[in-house]
Amino acid sequence: MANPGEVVEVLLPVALERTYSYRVPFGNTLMPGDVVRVTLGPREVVGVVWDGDGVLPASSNRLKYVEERLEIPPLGAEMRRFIEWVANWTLTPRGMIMRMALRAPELPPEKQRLGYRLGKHEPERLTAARRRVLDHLADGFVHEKRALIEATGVSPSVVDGLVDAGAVEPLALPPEPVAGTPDLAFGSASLNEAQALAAASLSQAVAARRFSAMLLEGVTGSGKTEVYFEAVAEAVRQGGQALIMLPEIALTNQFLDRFAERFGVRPAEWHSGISANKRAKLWHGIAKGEVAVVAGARSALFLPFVDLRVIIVDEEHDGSYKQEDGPRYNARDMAVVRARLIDAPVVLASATPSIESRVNADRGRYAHITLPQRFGGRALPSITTVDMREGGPERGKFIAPSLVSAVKETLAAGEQALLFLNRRGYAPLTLCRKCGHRFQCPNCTAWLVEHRFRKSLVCHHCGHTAPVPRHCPSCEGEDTLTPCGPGVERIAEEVSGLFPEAHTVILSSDIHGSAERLRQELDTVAKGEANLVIGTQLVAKGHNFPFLTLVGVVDADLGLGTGDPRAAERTFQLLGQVTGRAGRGERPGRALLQSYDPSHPVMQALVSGDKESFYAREIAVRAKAGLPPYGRMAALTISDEDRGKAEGFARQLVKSAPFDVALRVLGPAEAPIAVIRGRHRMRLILQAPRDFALQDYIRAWLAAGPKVSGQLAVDIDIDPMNFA
Ligand SMILES: Nc1ncnc2c1ncn2[C@@H]1O[C@H](COP(=O)(O)OP(=O)(O)OP(=O)(O)O)[C@@H](O)[C@H]1O
Ligand SMILES: [Zn+2]
Repeated sequence: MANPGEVVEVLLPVALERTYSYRVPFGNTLMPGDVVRVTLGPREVVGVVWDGDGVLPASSNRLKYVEERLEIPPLGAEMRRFIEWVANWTLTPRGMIMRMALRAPELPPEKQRLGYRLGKHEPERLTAARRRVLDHLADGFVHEKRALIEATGVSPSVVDGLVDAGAVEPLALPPEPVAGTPDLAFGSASLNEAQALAAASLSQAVAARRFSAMLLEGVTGSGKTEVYFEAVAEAVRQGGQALIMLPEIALTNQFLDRFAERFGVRPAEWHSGISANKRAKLWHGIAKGEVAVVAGARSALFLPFVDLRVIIVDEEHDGSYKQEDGPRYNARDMAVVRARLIDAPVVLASATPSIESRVNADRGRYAHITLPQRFGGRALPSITTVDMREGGPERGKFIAPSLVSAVKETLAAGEQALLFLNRRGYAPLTLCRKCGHRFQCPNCTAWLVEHRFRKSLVCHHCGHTAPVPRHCPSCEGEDTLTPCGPGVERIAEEVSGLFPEAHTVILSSDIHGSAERLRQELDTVAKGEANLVIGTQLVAKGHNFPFLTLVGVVDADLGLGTGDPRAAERTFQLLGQVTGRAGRGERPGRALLQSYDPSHPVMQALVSGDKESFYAREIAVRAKAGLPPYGRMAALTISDEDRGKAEGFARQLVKSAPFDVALRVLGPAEAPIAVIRGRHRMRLILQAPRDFALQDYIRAWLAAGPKVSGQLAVDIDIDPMNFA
């Protein structure tokens, strides 16, 4: 504890490693973790008193005082250690990580809620409106003002008049709780034997109150959610908190409803779609231990839980857990770190785990809990390939005849079909038939994607938008522009010609405008109101569409051959997930994969259902090549508006790399997308053995390397997932 006049170290949300010294103001004491307002040069900033020895620096007589301590729950020691850990791992200045943990604005003033109940006096004058209010209050309960007015349809002045007459009594209500309290006995699930066993392991781990990591691997539709709900229940039973992380949480009404079926209330939600006010209230509620269960996106990992007893990472293999801008962290890996720091279990759930997690399970570092069967005796979908070299559609079409008949049969049987293509827009490339002109983004090395709904050409990297011209800008040809290749909008067009009677919906992140609209569309699919669904990867994730019996993958080869070391793994996961949407209800499901390479190991693994040999192969490839998790990787991207500067810096950097036999530096090479937003990008890839202290190496290297100046930037990505 630091007393008035003494010095504290304060970590500020700036991109510098150091802390700043301030004096404790009179009448105050400060502790590490306290949130304070200080001045930094001309600015006022909010920072956190950090752990430090508080030794007076030489220039201490000129130190400024802390302006004030904010009425915000302090960041606990565990949270501060977690921040240090993430900063250290991702090579990000600590203050920038701390900023993520303080993303709650100050608490808005609580609006006073007014309630009313029946008063002691009969009013002298009794109008119909007054009568309605009194009747409504006759139950003897307290009613909130807004609810009372809504239910009776009277104007507020009617109620005020009754108050003046003493017929209605006003009283102040306590503030509304920010999240409901889960009721553990509300809807306990009857688990099958495998589920019950798995749930018991998870609950025991929670009860043990020690760190452990568990891989919950269950086939699609096996009921992993029901199982991990029991771990959540155990945490809440003990009076603790639970965090459930989900990709695309903003889209999953269904998940929230299932939670409510089990626990009587929806969990608190944490993602970018939640209003600032609500977020502030939640942040405080979580810091005070009043919020028991949070379901959130990756940023929920930085919430100030005070008694977190379990972390669940659903769809743990999902690429969206990796944050690709700002601090590049993998929320799944950092969830394991946070669990270790707080000595609590973490559950990684997936039907198609990441190779990393599978290897950890094989090595015995993670417990491996499996659900080998679908719930309720349902079968996994039968999967076949459509060989596009022989059985493909006519030119300019994308759905093969055999898939067309399968859709026809499905619709005729009153069931639902899904056509999956992981590409937004109408066409990924537009060119001029006459002169060959291609539409490229002026800021990026990327083609412009045509979006017919929005009537524009869009760059998917920088957002640049241009109208679709009538004439070719190069040869002035009229009506010579041709779309090349399909996006979901083009598939929708083809489908409307083939199945004009079908009730079709397109599910793509750019079409519906808001997450709320998209949620509604997903609900219509779940209810079976739409019978033909065309969607990008956002339909693949975790949804339960009980009427869906056919999944057609328009381009199963799409993710392969990208040069990404995880291409096979990712394609297997994505296709495993999307085909796993079929046959989850009463009727059995099937899936057709359109491919130009049906003998590819990924297609073979999906068709045969032999997941184990796929993993064995993929793990062997990684081990042989020293790729993660058998080796470590980092990617450095050097970018500048001036290509020469970026390249020169990258070359100098490579020259200055301290020699180490264990480390390989590949590059510099131009990044696959050589220019983004007008910045030229050079890439270095570092490969090292598993036990190599990669971060320490990079830190020392960059500190001694060429000086970064001007608008040149060096972006560090530890464990890169995205090589574009
Ligand atoms: N014990 C149970 N009692 C009743 N219904 C269950 C039970 N377990 C699972 N279900 C139902 O089975 C379906 C599939 O469950 P769930 O969505 O949890 O599967 P999953 O393993 O998460 O699948 P995926 O990996 O495909 O998302 C859901 O409709 C769920 O309500
Ligand atoms: Zn662009």
